[in-house]
Formats: sequence, C-alpha cells, structure tokens
Amino acid sequence: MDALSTPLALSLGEPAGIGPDIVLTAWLQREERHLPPFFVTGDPACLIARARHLGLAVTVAEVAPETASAAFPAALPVVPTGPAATAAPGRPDASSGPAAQAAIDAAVSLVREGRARAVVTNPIAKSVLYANGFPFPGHTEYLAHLCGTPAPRPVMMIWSPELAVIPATIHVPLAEVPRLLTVELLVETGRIAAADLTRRFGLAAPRLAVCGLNPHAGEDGTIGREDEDVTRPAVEALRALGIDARGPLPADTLFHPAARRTYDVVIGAYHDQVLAPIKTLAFDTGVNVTLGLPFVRTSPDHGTAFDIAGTGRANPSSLIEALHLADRLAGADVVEAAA
Ligand SMILES: NC(=O)C1=CN([C@@H]2O[C@H](COP(=O)(O)OP(=O)(O)OC[C@H]3O[C@@H](n4cnc5c(N)ncnc54)[C@H](O)[C@@H]3O)[C@@H](O)[C@H]2O)C=CC1
Ligand SMILES: NCC(=O)COP(=O)(O)O
Repeated sequence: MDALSTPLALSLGEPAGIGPDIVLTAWLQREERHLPPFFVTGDPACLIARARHLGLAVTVAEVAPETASAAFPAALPVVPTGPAATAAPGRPDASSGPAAQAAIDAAVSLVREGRARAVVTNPIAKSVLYANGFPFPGHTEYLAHLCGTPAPRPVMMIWSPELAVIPATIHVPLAEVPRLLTVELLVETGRIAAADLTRRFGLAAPRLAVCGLNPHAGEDGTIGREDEDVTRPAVEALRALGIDARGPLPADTLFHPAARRTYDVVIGAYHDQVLAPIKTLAFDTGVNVTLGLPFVRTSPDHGTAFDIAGTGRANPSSLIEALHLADRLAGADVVEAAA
C-alpha cells in the first residue's frame, strides 16, 4: 500500500458520548465532504447498535488496517479492539473507560507500525477515565506517554482557519496556574509550536503572540508580577532562539479581526483564556492538534456531549475537519520523508 492511500486510524472515544454518532454521520458524508479513508478502532457492536438506534443505514465491516481503504467506499471499516462497549447513549458505564483506552492504544500502535497514517481521536470523558484509574489529564499527555521513554513534551493546539491557540497550562485548577506558568514551560511550548508550525503546517517563520496572565498583561507589574517576571523573559528567550514571538500581550484585545491578522498562533497562560475565544469563533470547525509528537494526532474540538448522544443532533463537522487536517499534516510527513 503506498503511503498516501494508507488510512487514518480513528479511535471510537467514549462509547456513551457522541463519538459513535459523528463517526457514522461523517462516514455517510464521505463523498460530498471528500473524506480520506479511515478506519475506526473500537468495538464494532457499539457502532452497529448506534446506527440502529439512530436509524442510519450504515454497513459496518470488520477489517484489518491493510484492507480498510478498499472497504471504505462501501462500508464503515472497523478494526475490532479491546473490551466490549456496553454503555447506552448518554450513560457511561464500567465498560466505557477500558473500551475508550483500548481504542486509543490500538490507533497509536497501528500508526507507529506504519499501518495507519495518523491518529484521529473521538472525545473521551476525562472523569470517566479518571474513575477507572487513568493517571493522565487527557489524550495529549497519554499520547506522549505512549511514545516511550523519554516521553516527548506534547503541546495542545486548537486550530481553525480563523484562529489557532495553545494553552501553556492545560487541565489544571486555575489556582495552580501562577505556580505552573514558568519561563521554561513557555519557552518549550513556543519552541515546539514554532518547529511544528514550520514542519507540519508549512509556515516559514511562524508568528507567536504570547498572552499575559493578568489583566492588561500586568500593567507594567502593577497588576501582578507574573507577566514581567515570567512571560516577558520567556518571550525574550524565544526571540533569542530566532523565533518571532511577541508579548506579554493583553488577552482581552488579542482576538478581534485586526489583531488576529498579526500572528499565526496565540499562546495563552491557561485553558479557558484561549479555548473560549476559538470555540466562540469556530466551534464547528476547530480541530485539536497535538504538537511535539513523532506522529500526527488530531481530534474534534468538542467533548462527549452526553446531553445529545444518540439523539441525531450531533454535528460531525469538527470531526470531518479533524480528518481533513490529519490527512494534510500526514501528507506533509510523506513529502518530507520522500525529499
Ligand atoms: N478531546 C477530548 O477528548 C475532549 C473531551 N472533553 C470531555 O467531554 C466531556 C463533556 O465536556 P463539556 O464541557 O460538556 O463539552 P462538550 O463539548 O461535550 O459539550 C458542550 C456543549 O456543546 C454541545 N456540543 C458538543 N459537541 C457538539 C456537536 N458535535 N454537535 C452539536 N452540539 C455539540 C453539547 O451538546 C453541549 O451542550 C467532559 O468529560 C470533557 O472531559 C471535552 C473536550 C475535548
Ligand atoms: N479542552 C480540550 C480537551 O479536553 C482535549 O484534551 P485531550 O484529551 O485532547 O488532551
């Protein structure tokens, strides 16, 4: 199989969430949305049951990765993995965590073996996995762990044509952000972002805008010291590395249209500072990309949406964009390898 016809591996995600719904509806739109071939890792019975529940005419085919691209036009290809997923829509059960984790493990293994081109993940419910003993904050950190020792440092970026953002700290309590926001964290985050925006996204000299933590980026240190003591030296260190970084910049004036034309990505101090703007501008098309990994991983920007799972109201657009972006970024890998 040549590299460009190798399929993408799509993990099923939380079985009780909207993952199964959007997989089915995305596959049904495969022709009009020009989807690259993909297969799902997970329990095929879960997808068959959800298709029946939603009244969708989808044939599910159990395949090996090598036959998935050929099967894709006529059936939704599934590489069966791990434990049965028995949860009903909207109601995660004891099978949810093990099934979701096994699907991620299989997708990553198949990509690392060269049997799939990139990992695309459906949403997991973090609290469900935590209750199951999962010791990682989310996919981002778990995927880095699966890369072996020493694990690469992963960077979360939410990307859309309108805006791209990176939260320097991710799933941590807000009260801990000032302690966790260090010069080292910001410099490493900026360095990895610049490298991957060049290597994978083709930007010759990515422009990084780094948000301050405090209102007005600390107003010269009079509203909190972090922006002068941490963010400014981090930006200076990035510039010394030849990276086009600016900051600390006040977050409140960084997201209007004219400001957005002045940078390629915003690095924020904490999750909601930068995810709220992008989910406001591009909820249906935003894609979560993990930078810093030896393989491509994308994901829809939304979560498990238990409130609408199994109702037919879940919009597959963000998943479709995640499949397209994974295809594009993995294509850049192939071009690089061939050069
Ligand atoms: N990549 C991942 O694995 C992610 C997982 N999550 C997890 O998802 C769970 C729920 O998180 P929430 O904060 O409630 O966010 P959410 O994105 O699941 O839902 C927020 C609101 O948006 C709606 N929504 C979400 N996706 C939609 C879609 N495709 N079509 C139509 N409406 C949609 C939901 O119905 C809900 O009203 C949490 O356990 C969280 O950890 C959240 C974000 C990403
Ligand atoms: N809010 C983004 C999110 O929860 C995605 O996390 P991850 O599972 O991709 O690490």
